[in-house]
Amino acid sequence: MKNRLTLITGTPETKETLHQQLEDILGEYILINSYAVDEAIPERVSDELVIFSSDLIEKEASHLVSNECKRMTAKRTINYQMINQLFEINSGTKVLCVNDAPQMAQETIETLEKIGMTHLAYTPYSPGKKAPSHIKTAITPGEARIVPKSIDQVIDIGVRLIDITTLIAILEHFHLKEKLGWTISNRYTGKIIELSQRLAEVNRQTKLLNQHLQQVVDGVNDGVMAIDRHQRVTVFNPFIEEYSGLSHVHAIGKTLTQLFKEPELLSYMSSPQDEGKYFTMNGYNLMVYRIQWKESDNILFIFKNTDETITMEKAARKQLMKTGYMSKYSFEDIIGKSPEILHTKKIASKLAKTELPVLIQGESGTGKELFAHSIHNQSNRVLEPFLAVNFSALPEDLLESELFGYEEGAFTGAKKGGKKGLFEQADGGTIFLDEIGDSSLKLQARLLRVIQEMELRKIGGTKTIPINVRIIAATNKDLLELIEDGKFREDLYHRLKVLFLPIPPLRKRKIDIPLLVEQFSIENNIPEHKWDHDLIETLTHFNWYGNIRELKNTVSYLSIVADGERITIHDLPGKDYFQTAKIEPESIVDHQLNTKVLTAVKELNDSSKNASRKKITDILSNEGSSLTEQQIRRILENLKKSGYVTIRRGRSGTQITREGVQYIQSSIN
Ligand SMILES: Nc1ncnc2c1ncn2[C@@H]1O[C@H](COP(=O)(O)OP(=O)(O)OP(=O)(O)O)[C@@H](O)[C@H]1O
Repeated sequence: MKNRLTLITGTPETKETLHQQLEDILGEYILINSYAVDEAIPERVSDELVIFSSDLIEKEASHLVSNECKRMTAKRTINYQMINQLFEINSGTKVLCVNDAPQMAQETIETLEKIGMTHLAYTPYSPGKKAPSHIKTAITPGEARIVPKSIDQVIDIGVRLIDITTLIAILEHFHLKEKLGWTISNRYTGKIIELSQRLAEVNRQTKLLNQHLQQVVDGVNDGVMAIDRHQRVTVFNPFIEEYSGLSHVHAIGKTLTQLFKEPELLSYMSSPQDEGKYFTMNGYNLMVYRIQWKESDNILFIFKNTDETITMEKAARKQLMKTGYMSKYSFEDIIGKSPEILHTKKIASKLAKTELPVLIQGESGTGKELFAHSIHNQSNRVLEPFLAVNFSALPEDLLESELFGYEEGAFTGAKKGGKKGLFEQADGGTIFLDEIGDSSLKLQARLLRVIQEMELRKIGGTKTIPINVRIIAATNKDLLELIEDGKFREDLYHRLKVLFLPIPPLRKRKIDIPLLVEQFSIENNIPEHKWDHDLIETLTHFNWYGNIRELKNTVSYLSIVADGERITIHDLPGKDYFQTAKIEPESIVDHQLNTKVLTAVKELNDSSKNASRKKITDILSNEGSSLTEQQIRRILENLKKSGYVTIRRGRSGTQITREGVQYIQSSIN
């Protein structure tokens, strides 16, 4: 007669699995009956040996088992074949370990840890307990139905199996150990060896990865430190060793308060921060950043040496300098203490911080290019290229290919392989369009398209290339006048003049002249004592229609020609050397128009009426002349420049001056 054994489990699932396990191993020699407490159990179980699947089940079903039976509570272990899935979970992940009773959940965790599954952070869970909402992965040995709803990923490692010691105890009970023990334990250890090999491989991989990460962290040019959820240091690279004066051997495993004494630094490191903060540590100027990830309790600190950052920026600028595409001046190079120049510099440095186009307007030699460089220098694009193109210096076709580039074979003489245009080369940086008033209408149309679309097509090309360039344009011409004359596109004007920077002429800020002379003397190696006081006075009162460039050239001239002890007014070049006020010779037509407009202004002034452009237009049209209001505006502007009228806003409007009255009288005579 065959030996008999009864297995009693809690759920039918456990019954199925354990029955199958026993059947596979012992079925040939032992008849196995199985019951689940959750299903029906006979009133009296009287097989020779009764195996309970756990202590709990033993307590629950013990009264149903006859006293003559031998009882055994199975020791259970993880089903090794199902364990592979756990290796897929990232190391350090928090997981819920779900089982139907607190003790069972705890037991499962202990078993998992015992077999080496220590890469996960387990929290026990059984029904009736509140599941922590931040844990999104659950592991359960066959109890998936009781996993809480807050879990996103359930890993069922299957019903725990009866372990080898219990199997051997069963064999012993039926005196089968001699016969079967060897085969069974072999089969069993085979599985364990397979698992340990797998674990060893995973450990080896983890070790390699850690080594690699350590090399990466050590190679980073900043101080890197990390702490774990217990606030203990886990990473401490060589740079932070240098800044803090602590060795990593000493630092690893310590808390922040054990390592750092500075209260402000400790308080910064202990609370969530959006921005970095500046600290000095052992003479190092450091910017400290705190980085914390939502899903992890680890916190990373980066310590950046600000002195090195500045050195790196300098190196980057050096590289740019080599390419020649770099801004050479900054606001400090713009000399002057007059309220006019200080105000202009203040406005310009505000404009620098935006990404918008700027139009700089000023007479020739006032320093427009200097301002363009300085704006780029103070912008966020400072480490990117700055390219300047002068529209008065090159012929139209050449300008077009310089600006937009061309494809190979676009025209005869085109370089092999084509050419990148300045817009493309300035990508990420700034392009300075100098003397934009001198650009042709054809070029303006093309420029407008590029500025509007922020993409360009090379000459002879079909592809559009996106560009990211800030535009600064400069002009010494009155673009509005050019628009009226049909020489400049109004739409382009509005695109360029999003921000506007007028530069005052030197004659409007004469107190800057001695300072500029001093600077240019240094540049020309003229010792200060050589300057005659009267000469400085003369230079300061001169009108300098050629502005700073003219003053600079004059100082250079003096440095060469003056060979006496002192430089005096006698060393100055003749009158023809200097630029004069720009009063264009008046044509007969202009003279007639000027006289007409001045007469109308006088008539309105004499009758105490407001001499507005509209009233002047009306008077002239009554006299049969067909001038538009725009044309009258221009004539009035010229008359103002020549000192024949003054123009004020509001009620006083345009007033004829004494010189204006003389002008009318001279034309009558
Ligand atoms: N405030 C200043 N301080 C020192 N140097 C200046 C200043 N303004 C202009 N300069 C010098 O004067 C010269 C002319 O300046 P810049 O070329 O910038 O003038 P610009 O207005 O662009 O002239 P243009 O309209 O003729 O192109 C340059 O050598 C510049 O370095």
